[in-house]
Amino acid sequence: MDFIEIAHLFKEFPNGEAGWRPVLWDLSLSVRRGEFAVLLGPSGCGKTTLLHLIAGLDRHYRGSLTRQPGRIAFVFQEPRLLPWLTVEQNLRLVCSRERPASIAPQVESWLRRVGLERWGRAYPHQLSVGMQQRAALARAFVIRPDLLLLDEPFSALDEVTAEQVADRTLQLWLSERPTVLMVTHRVEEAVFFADRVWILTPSPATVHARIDITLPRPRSRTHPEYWQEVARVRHAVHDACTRPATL
Ligand SMILES: Nc1ncnc2c1ncn2[C@@H]1O[C@H](COP(=O)(O)OP(=O)(O)OP(=O)(O)O)[C@@H](O)[C@H]1O
Repeated sequence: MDFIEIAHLFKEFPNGEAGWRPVLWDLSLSVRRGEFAVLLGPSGCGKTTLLHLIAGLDRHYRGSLTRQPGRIAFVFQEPRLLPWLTVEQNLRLVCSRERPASIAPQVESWLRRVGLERWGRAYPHQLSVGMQQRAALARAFVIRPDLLLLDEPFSALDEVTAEQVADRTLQLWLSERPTVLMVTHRVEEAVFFADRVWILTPSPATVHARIDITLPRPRSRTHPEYWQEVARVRHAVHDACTRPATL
């Protein structure tokens, strides 16, 4: 059985006098344990909504959605650190299930792994956004998640910083191997990370295509084969966006 299995999922939001607004429409996909899966779709198509359903933050849907039990961590577009706590305290806060004696070394180790070992006592506002996002990654990994949900985690960063944080994220994933489902609308990012890319249509979203990426990792962003894959995925995205509407 796959880690996440979704079949014929429908999600609608109330839409005032117009009744209901469909956001996800007959959507089916699966994510295997330990894989890095990417959801790629245009802005507003329903990607975040789908992550919320998978995380159990919203239980109003029709269809079938099953997920293996385990710890879930979420990284959002913005770091969302608690501003009144230090970086270290932000990490400690999510470690409530750990044995007290192991929390300090774990927090220290994860801050080191994201290159923030000297910033544990700083407050979020004293860090750049890129550093804050690395702290958010450490906060996600410190609980040893079985499932990591990433919602456009690099999109608030400039291009160079985004690539640096992406490289760091890849290293952490390769060493820990949680199942990952990442949302993005950047094709290059999808090809850099994914074992499998699920391409969604514009709203209401359904799966347009599934593309397996088999390039070895780490993937060089300057390699011709990388750009061939980018072109292949981009072509499918273009197809998804120009096909007749689902409804
Ligand atoms: N709680 C809600 N109530 C009503 N409508 C909602 C709610 N949450 C999301 N929507 C609508 O559902 C649609 C999909 O939103 P969602 O945030 O899932 O898209 P997205 O693909 O993640 O977008 P983006 O890439 O811009 O972040 C949008 O039109 C949004 O306005």
